Amino acid sequence: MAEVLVLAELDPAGGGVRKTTLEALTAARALGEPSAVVIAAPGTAGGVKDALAEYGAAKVYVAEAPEVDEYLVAPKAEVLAQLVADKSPAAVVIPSSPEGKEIAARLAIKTGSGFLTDVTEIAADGTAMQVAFAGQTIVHSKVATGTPIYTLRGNSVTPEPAPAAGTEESVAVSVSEQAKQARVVDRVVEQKSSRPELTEASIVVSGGRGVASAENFKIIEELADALGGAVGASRAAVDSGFYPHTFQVGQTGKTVSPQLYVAVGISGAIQHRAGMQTSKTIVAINKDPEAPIFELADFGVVGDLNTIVPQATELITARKG
Ligand SMILES: Cc1cc2nc3c(=O)[nH]c(=O)nc-3n(C[C@H](O)[C@H](O)[C@H](O)COP(=O)(O)OP(=O)(O)OC[C@H]3O[C@@H](n4cnc5c(N)ncnc54)[C@H](O)[C@@H]3O)c2cc1C
Repeated sequence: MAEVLVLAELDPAGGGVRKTTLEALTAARALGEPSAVVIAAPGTAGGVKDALAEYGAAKVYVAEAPEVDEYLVAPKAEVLAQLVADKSPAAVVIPSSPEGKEIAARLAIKTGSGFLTDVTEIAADGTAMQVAFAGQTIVHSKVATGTPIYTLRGNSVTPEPAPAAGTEESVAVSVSEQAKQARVVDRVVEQKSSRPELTEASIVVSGGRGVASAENFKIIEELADALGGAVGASRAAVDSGFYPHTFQVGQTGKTVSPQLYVAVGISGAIQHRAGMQTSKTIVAINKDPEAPIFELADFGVVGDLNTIVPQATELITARKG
């Protein structure tokens, strides 16, 4: 069976393999037999190998060296390019994070290959699906040159276990001086709330301008906590100072695709839809029955969010109890 390389994305805070990697391993199985690639500081692979094998990695290539951790992405792209040259895989699948996309772009140049970013589906014949123009257009494309390289958008594939051997193979790392031009001088781990990461959460509750104030965003947080979800915000809410920009969902914010998206006091502008319309189930709470978000919603509640949201939180909490 054709070998497909999957670059493992690891939690920088030491939390192991990110869910995006498990999604990439699952998607890669459509193309052939996945081999995970761990490019990290010495001593990293031991802690993540089992999770990679559980999600289908027949092999785990381990490229551990201080240089790949001490510099920005260039050394990782070099190591991956060496591996592509050695193994001639059928394809390379990389999670679509900012780092993943930069590695993919560098890899495409080094290997003279075509690459497709932010794909949401990969078919067995290599055709990939992308969502373009704020969700108005679905594009199907196929790489025609070199080794197809894909970056997979988070949450577009449900990770499914498929236990495989996970046979470890060491890769000799040699990094050129040219790749060592941007050194990492410090790493600060972001303070995390107990809520799941927005782009990985299976439930997201987002508030818009209708929430009316930063203080009132606590009702959005309480509903998210009752559901075990993450909090998001529209750009109008962010621009009004109700919630930090890192939580903005939409064209100029984050793209989410959870199982459940609850839009509270959000009108449903096209730029907001661009970041959430692939959510599996969409619930909208809005006092305006004509709000465009209702065109997209699977379930809608027309009314004042200040009444509905606390009631929903109370009922959900009571049912859980
Ligand atoms: C280039 C560009 C990029 C953009 N990128 C983004 C982006 O990434 N993300 C994004 O979200 N937007 C983005 N926008 C902005 C976008 O066009 C909208 O302006 C924005 O999404 C509106 O946010 P909103 O729905 O919260 O506010 P509004 O459009 O003002 O809607 C507020 C809604 O709340 C409802 N409401 C008010 N009070 C209550 C109440 N008490 N109870 C229930 N409902 C109530 C109203 O009926 C209304 O529907 C972008 C715009 C541009 C031009």
